Amino acid sequence: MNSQIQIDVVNACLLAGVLALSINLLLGYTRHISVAHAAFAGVGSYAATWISIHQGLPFLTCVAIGTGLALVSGLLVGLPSLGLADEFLILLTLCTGALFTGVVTSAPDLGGAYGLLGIEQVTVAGSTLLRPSDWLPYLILAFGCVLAVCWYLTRSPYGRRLRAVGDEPTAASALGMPVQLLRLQVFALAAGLAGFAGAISAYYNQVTSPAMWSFNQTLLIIIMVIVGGSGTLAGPCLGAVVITVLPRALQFAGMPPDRAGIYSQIIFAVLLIGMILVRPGGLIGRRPGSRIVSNVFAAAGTGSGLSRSAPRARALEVRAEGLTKHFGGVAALDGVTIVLPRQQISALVGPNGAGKTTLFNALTGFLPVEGGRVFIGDTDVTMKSPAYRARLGLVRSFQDVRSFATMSPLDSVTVAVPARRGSDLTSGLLRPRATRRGERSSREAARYWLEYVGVDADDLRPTGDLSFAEQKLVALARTLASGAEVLLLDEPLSGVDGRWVETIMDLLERLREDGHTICIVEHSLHVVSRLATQVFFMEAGALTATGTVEELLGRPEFVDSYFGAAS
Ligand SMILES: Nc1ncnc2c1ncn2[C@@H]1O[C@H](COP(=O)(O)OP(=O)(O)OP(=O)(O)O)[C@@H](O)[C@H]1O
Repeated sequence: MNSQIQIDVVNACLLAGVLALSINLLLGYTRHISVAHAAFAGVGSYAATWISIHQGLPFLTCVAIGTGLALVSGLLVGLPSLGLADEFLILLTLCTGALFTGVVTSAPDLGGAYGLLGIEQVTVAGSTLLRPSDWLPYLILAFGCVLAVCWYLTRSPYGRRLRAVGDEPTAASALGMPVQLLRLQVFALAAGLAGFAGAISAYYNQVTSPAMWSFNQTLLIIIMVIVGGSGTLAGPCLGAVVITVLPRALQFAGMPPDRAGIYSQIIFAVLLIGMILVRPGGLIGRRPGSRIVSNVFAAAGTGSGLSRSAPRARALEVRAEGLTKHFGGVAALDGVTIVLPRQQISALVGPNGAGKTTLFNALTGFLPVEGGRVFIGDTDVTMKSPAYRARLGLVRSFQDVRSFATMSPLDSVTVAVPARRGSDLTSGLLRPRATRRGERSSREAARYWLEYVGVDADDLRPTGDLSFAEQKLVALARTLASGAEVLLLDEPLSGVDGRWVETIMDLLERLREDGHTICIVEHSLHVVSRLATQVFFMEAGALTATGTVEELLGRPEFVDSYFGAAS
């Protein structure tokens, strides 16, 4: 076989690798999907080609403009997609891809279905890049640059936040992370990197056409990531090689190109279904029980967290006035007014459907209310997001724990430490020393809180592999690491096996002694009477009684009505 043909295959793998790495930022990290990825590459490709032909600008300028336009397109599509459910995001990006194909096929200036030819040849140091072997070092360089960007993004404190958003967006938001902003940044960045690959590909192939950037191409890029293993760097690269080489290998084996194309499609489909069923993590994906490598800035951040002194929480007041919320005809909150007793443990109890979780959701901003106001200290936060309220010190936990399942306990807690230098998109690159310092103190804080709750900070298993009780403790540690002063804990003991119950109750008492304000939703009379100094009874969306445990336990009708069998 001609060596130029072999090198051409290598070059195609490198370009496909860039596309796979870029969409992997979405699929593997923030875990949202775009089926317009090839269209973003097409924007870069068409833009670079058109500018080169009509303006005669040099190669690097055209590539930069193509990349920039793809990035802006990503922003434009990403903005309206914020907060959309996955199925609508798929529909939106599907329409974006169809729109792109429609526009480039119908615009007379863009060459119709045949595409655009005539882009200038690239000349480097006086010699023109004509053969695949001429291109090889530059494509390796381009691939290396994108790999370095993705490596930095995914191994930095910023990348850890992306992983948290991908694992559990609601929990990330409850801890104060700007989930939608992070998603938008990554969506635009992935589109920009795709545009970069598209622009270079136009120069390399000397053509760009609608077929090169169709929905089928997006599907192939997604298959590369799923087959190789999303959420890793090696996985998408391996997937790119497999998917690029296979159809060419069939041709080299003597199969006519049209039949090789059809057989490849069948093989890809079988491969995709097989991987999803048998090895959903991909060829190089994380296996259950595997240990996690921490991020690149973490080396300087080891050591005991216990060198810190126990932080004393402020006596932050949280109060709500006249909260109302209806679901259809059901009044889930019916004019609830409540002041959480400061630096005490209070309990919210009541029968199923009384409105306890709804009240937690309303206080923390996960549910917009129809009436009433919520205050943290003197600040009216009624219209503020959960992340904003978390940054003021009000954080909730969830009944179903919502772990950052793919991250180690230490990373799960470190990511919750309020943003320090290096946790935004660029500062890890521009200010690596400050990032390392920020990382060191974040990790010390995380170690402190893990030791506080009694979880081994050096356990490198993914949090999702820990026992349920340990996951609850890690969730508590991350809540504390976020700087929470007021903790709303939704059934902190539910699902926890007996031997952990006392441990968690001791821990909650210790937190109260350290000045935290805690409100728990709890069904167990034993737990409430041991922990709570004040009990709020809820029924049908209203607070019907408030008092100390002793006062209310002295009234048998409450014991019967609210604790019933649970007691
Ligand atoms: N998203 C929703 N859509 C429709 N109805 C809802 C929704 N969330 C809560 N409700 C209804 O609002 C009422 C209060 O529910 P909520 O979950 O707050 O009660 P709860 O006291 O926390 O119950 P439990 O102890 O079972 O968790 C119930 O009637 C419930 O069915």
